[in-house]
Amino acid sequence: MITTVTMNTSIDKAYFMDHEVQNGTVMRVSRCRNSAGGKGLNVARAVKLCGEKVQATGLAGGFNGKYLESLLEKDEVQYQFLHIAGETRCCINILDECYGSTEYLEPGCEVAAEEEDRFLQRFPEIIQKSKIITISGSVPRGISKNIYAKMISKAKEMGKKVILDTSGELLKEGIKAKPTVVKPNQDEIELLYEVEIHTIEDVIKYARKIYEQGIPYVVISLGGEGALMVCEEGVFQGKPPKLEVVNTVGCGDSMVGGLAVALERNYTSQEALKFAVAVASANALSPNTGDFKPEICEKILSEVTVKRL
Ligand SMILES: Nc1ncnc2c1ncn2[C@@H]1O[C@H](COP(=O)(O)OP(=O)(O)O)[C@@H](O)[C@H]1O
Ligand SMILES: O=P(O)(O)OC[C@H]1O[C@](O)(COP(=O)(O)O)[C@@H](O)[C@@H]1O
Repeated sequence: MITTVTMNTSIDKAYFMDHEVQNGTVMRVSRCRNSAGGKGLNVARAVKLCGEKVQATGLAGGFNGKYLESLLEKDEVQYQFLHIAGETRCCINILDECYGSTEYLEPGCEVAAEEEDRFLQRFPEIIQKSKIITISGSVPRGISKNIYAKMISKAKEMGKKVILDTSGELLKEGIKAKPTVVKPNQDEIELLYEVEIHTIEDVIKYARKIYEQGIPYVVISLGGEGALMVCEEGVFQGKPPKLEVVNTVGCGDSMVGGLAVALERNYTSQEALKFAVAVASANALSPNTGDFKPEICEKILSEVTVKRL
């Protein structure tokens, strides 16, 4: 089984606009779709669509927390959240023809130190039956910046494999605990090393730096260019075919889902990269996050190329 951790859960609202967005005016939304969000819940849906057993954990609170759980029930994703006093946030993704996708992400509610401690105490029991743990996204206010490092250490001590997908201080601290996989995108490595990245050689250079800190698989996602993997066998790039994308929100999360499934199935590193690129790119063809048509994913999988760099 795969457990996905989402500390900053969210009701994700996708606003589909028929007209071009004009700032400073009243805009009527043509269609709205709510989904259980926060990166780890997109990961959970992608894993489920791949056909593997998954459970979601993290923090949920208030009316939005209850709504979130009801959305997960519709998605048939099992969950075990710690219920907190604060309210689960909302995140808005505005989709229009002119700008594509514009996201407004709320920071999340304040969480008490005692609630963080309670989650960490329950964590070993929650992940007990899982082989793979994914940890994704931001944390709400009040949560310690080394919480992911603590979870990674505990999960590794219990013999689990861990995939970390986060940014900034949480990523920096998390890397110190040596998760099995990290999946930053280009912006996230720029932030981590305070540099600007212009070439694939730059990407390789910084991915290697992370690898040298004891991370067995470093996967850098590169949008339409696919993803780069640095691992013991070398450096590889997985490239998807050219696609008419519909909504790229949740592509990184779907990639984490694909990587988790690949670890669960003991794929080789090149097979894992190919599979993860296919799942992520299939998500770009769906209007929904952490969603794809399995037959489309199969077709993309046959067209993904993996080459050694
Ligand atoms: N325009 C696109 N065309 C095809 N695949 C895409 C596109 N954008 C994203 N993807 C797929 O999703 C993966 C993750 O996307 P990326 O945007 O890098 O992640 P993140 O959401 O973390 O920023 C890519 O490696 C690729 O497989
Ligand atoms: O947990 P974070 O980092 O604040 O991000 C939350 C939001 O990011 C999203 O996963 C989208 O992120 P991506 O576009 O990077 O895949 C939303 O679904 C979600 O609610």
